[in-house]
Amino acid sequence: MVVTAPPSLDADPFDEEVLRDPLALQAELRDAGPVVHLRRYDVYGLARHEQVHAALTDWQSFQSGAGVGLANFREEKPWRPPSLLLEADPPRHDAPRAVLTKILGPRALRRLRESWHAEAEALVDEVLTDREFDAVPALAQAFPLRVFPDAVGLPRDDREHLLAYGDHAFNAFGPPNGLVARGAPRVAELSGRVNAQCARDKLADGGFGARIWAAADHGDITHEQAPLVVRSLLTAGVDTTVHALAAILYALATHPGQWRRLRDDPGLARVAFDEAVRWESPVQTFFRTATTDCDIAGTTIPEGRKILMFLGAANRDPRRWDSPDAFDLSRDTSAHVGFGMGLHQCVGQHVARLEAEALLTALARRVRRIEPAGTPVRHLNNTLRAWASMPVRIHPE
Ligand code: HEM
Ligand SMILES: C=Cc1ccc(C(=O)O)cc1
Repeated sequence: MVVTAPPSLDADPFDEEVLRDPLALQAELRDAGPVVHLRRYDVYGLARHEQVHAALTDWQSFQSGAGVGLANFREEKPWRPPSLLLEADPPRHDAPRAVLTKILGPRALRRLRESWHAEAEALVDEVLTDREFDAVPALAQAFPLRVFPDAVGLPRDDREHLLAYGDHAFNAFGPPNGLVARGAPRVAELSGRVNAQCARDKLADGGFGARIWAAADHGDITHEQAPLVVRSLLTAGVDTTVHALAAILYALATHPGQWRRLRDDPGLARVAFDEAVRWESPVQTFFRTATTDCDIAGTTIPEGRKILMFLGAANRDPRRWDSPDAFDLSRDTSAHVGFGMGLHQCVGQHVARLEAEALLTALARRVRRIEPAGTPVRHLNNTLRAWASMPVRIHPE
C-alpha cells in the first residue's frame, strides 16, 4: 500500500471567526481529502461522513480513554476526573453505559411524557402573551432548565449554574484558547456546585440521579462511580438540548414551508428534531486518540496521535446527503452523526427528543407562523454550535 502524506493545512477550526461560521472551512476540509493534517495543533482531521462514521464505529482503533478533546490524558492531567462514559473505553465503559441505557431509555421516559408536554404547554402559553420575544432565553433555555434538572432530581433553586458549567466543559474539549481562559475564573465554583449535586442526599427520589445510586446499591456500578455518572448527566444534558432547541427554532423560523408542514402534521416533531441536529450539529466536533498505528484511506495515523472528527462537516457532506445545506423534513436523517455513532452514541438522545417533541407540539398548536424579528447572535464555544439570542415574531392561531 502506498502510504501518502495527507494534505497539511494551517487552518484553525477553533478560531472565533471560524466558530461563528464554520461552513467554508468544513467544505475546504472535506474537499482537501479523506484525511487532513492540521498543522496548528498537529492533529489529523476527518471531515467527510465516510471517515467520521468509520472512526466513530471503530472504538478499538480510535479510543476515548485518552480524552475526547485535544488534551491527551496520557500526557497531561485532565481538568476534572474523566467521565466514566465519554472518556472511557470498554471494559471500564460498559457498566456505567448499561446503567444509563436503562435509566434514559425510551421506555423509562414514558413516565415523563405527559408532564413534559404539560410543562411545555404552560411555558408556551406564558411566552406567547408577547408577540415578539427572544426565543433563546424564553424557550430554548427555559424549557430544558425547567424539566431536565427536575427529572434528574435537583431542587428548583440550584440550577442556574448548569449552563455555565456545561459551556466550560465543552470549551475544554478544544485548545486552551480565549474561550477556555474566559471561563477559567468560575471553574472552581461551578465544579464545586455540580459535584455537590451528585451526592445521593441531594437527589430527589425517583429521579435519574436517585436511580443511578440505586443501580450502585444493586451492584451494577460501584458507589464510588455513582456521583460521576450523575455528573455525566449534568455535563451533557443541559447545554446540548438548549442549543438543539434553539437550532430547531431557528430552522423553523427561517423555513416557513417546513413550519407549515410541521403544523399540518405535529407527528413530524421528531423528524424536525433529528433534521435540525443534522443541519446545525449542536455538537460540532470530538477527538479520538489512535490506539495503534492505523490506516485511514491510505494515510497512516501513528499510535498516540489525536484525530479530530468534524461531526458538523460530516452532517453536510454532499458525498452522503442530497442538498445537504437544505433543512428538509422529508429527509431520511437516520445516518446523521449529530449524536455520534456506535459504542458512545448519545445515551441521552431520547431525553433530548422528548424535550423537543413536547416543545414543538405545544408551539405547533398555538403558532400559525413564526419568523425572525431581528438579527440572531451566535454564542461561541469550542465544541458547541449555539445561539446567544434569536428574536422571533409569532402569529398566533
Ligand atoms: C440534542 C442534544 C444532544 C446532542 C446533540 C448530544 C450529542 C452527543 C454526542 C455527539 C455524543 C457522542 C460523544 C462521542 O462519541 O465521544 C454524546 C454522548 C453522550 N451524551 Fe449526548 N447529546 C445530547 C443530549 C444529551 C442528553 C440530554 C444527555 C443526558 C440526559 C446526554 C448524555 C450523553 C452521555 C452520557 C454521552 C456519553 C455516552 C458514551 O460515551 O457512552 N446527551 N452526545
Ligand atoms: C456530548 C457531550 C458529553 C459531554 C460530557 C459527557 C460526560 O461528562 O460524560 C458526556 C457527553
